[in-house]
Amino acid sequence: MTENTLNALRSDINEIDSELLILLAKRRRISFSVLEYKIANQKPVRDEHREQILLEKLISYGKSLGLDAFYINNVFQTILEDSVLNQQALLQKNLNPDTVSDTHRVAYLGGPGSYSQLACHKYFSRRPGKLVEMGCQNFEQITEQVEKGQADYGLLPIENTSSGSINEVFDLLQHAQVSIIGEVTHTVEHCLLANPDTQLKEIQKIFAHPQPFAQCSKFVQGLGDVLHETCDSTSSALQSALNTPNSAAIGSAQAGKDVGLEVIKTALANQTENHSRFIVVARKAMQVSNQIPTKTSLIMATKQQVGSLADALMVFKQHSINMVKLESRPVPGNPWEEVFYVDLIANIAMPNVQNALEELKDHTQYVRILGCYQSESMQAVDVF
Ligand SMILES: O=C(O)C(=O)C[C@]1(C(=O)O)C=C[C@@H](O)C=C1
Repeated sequence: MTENTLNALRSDINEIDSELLILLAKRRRISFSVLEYKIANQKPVRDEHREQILLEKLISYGKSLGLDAFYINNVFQTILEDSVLNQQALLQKNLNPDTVSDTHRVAYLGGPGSYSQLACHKYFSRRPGKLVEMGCQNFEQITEQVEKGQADYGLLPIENTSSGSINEVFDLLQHAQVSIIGEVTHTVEHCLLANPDTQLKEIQKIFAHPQPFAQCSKFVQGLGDVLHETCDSTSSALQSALNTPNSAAIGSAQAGKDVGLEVIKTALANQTENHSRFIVVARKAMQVSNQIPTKTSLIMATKQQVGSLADALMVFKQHSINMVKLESRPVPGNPWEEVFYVDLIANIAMPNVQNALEELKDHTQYVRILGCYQSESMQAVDVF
């Protein structure tokens, strides 16, 4: 085959890909129109039955075209997730016209190339508007910017599938005058990044934020006596690696490329599935539609009595509320006292949730609602 033929084939592929994009954009516009029907008829945004039928039909048609079922399923699950999350975000925007403006000033940890920036871009890609990014040096600065009204939103990492909960953020939420209004999950792919032409065996020092160090601990320990230096954020780790000979940083491949570092090793995390969940905070709470999956997060201090935690948790069960997270944290200045962070699949506007919260007062010293927000974790329908 000649190079001319190759170029002709590639140009055919380019054309097909552009047509696919035009069709995807058209599909999304139609999906927004379907939302209008759902708003008018008070129907849940997600219709899993419809998704099931759609996927089964597509898999069967795809087979007749020689395309395998897993491939079709993967492609269309991504399309459906995009459709559902975009409809939900638009519904939320319509419901909160005074809170959601067309400019989003967002405070997050680090700067260009940080995982927080990637999560921020993902969250706001479904919320059109002008994005004003405000890189911060620590988590306190993020909540402060929001409290003072200098930022509309703050983005805070709250947990990671490899390294667990981020205690610093839980502790900050005990006192910060902010409300959780959203969440976003980002897949983290840690790579070792170094100046061009650096070999792994030449690395004498690694720069990273404490979280990536924790998530890649097995890889880092395996390097023997290489020095480790913790940094305030992944962006500052990248800058340090850039300016230090025979060093490397842990970060995403894209972040490395943006600053001129090369990937010298991929897949560093202890677990192959490495996802981080971020919360989005704002000064004012948001109203959440009862047509979308919703989480409510709260802090509670139980009474210092036998069984009071068990009694408190029973309240959720009795009101058919699913609890998806429970974390305990010490109270600063009060040794051996604990507060509990709870995530519920619940909308605070629902009467059963209101009743449960009222009843919870009998078993607790105090309860504080941290926020009620759209849940973005979407379980794919199972077609196999
Ligand atoms: O058919 C609908 O009800 C839609 O909202 C469209 C759509 C889709 O994108 O195909 C999106 C969400 C639903 O869960 C099912 C299907």
